[in-house]
Amino acid sequence: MAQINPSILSADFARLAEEAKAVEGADWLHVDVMDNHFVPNLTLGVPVVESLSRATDIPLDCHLMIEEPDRWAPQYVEAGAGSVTFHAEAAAAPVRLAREIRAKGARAAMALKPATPIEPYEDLLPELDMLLVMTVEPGFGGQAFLDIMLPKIRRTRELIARHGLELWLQVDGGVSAETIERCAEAGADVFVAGSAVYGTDDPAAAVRMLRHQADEATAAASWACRH
Ligand SMILES: O=C(CO)[C@H](O)[C@H](O)COP(=O)(O)O
Ligand SMILES: [Co+2]
Repeated sequence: MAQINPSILSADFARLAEEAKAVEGADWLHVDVMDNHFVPNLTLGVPVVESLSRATDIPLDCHLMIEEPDRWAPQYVEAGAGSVTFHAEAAAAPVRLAREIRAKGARAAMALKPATPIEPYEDLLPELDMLLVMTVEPGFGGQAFLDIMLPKIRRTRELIARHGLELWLQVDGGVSAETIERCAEAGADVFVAGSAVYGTDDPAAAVRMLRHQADEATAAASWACRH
């Protein structure tokens, strides 16, 4: 079944515990950590993740858009994150970092900005639990989905299948009722949605609707039949 991870970037930061409750039934809560260096925006850090992990039963999927993830990512695991994603463009030693995240008890994931190809990282895939293909330029919520990323999603799914891996393939940025089916058909199975969930009157219903759409599209997709 498709996993839907609402992004709290589009939530009210003064009411994060309530905003987490508003998406009960979501698979993970996506937490965008930005440092105003790797991306031109600033959000939250370790103490907020620590408090949020105590305030909700939904596991936290921390997307680190920061420099020096080798230094910071382990602290997010200690703060209670169930999954920690570092960017390929920022990590100094991605294999060592992925192993450290896993050794500390979280799922290890790596993200690719739109201009970063997947091919140079093929050998790294067995070290990861999830690969994130960004479908907008990281930094801000509410941007338009980049259709041009669909071939990269397809190629990544092919590589995962070729290596016989159980790796999850996440998409993040502009995922909505209009775009989620295209992502699922291309091979994504974990979907981050910020504005398409928190920008509605009923965020929990939006999660259910997006999951239904993704499941239908996956069932019709050739990559899932071969899986
Ligand atoms: O990582 C991100 C931005 O860098 C966010 O997770 C993403 O943009 C979610 O917001 P939306 O669904 O509104 O695009
Ligand atoms: Co994100």
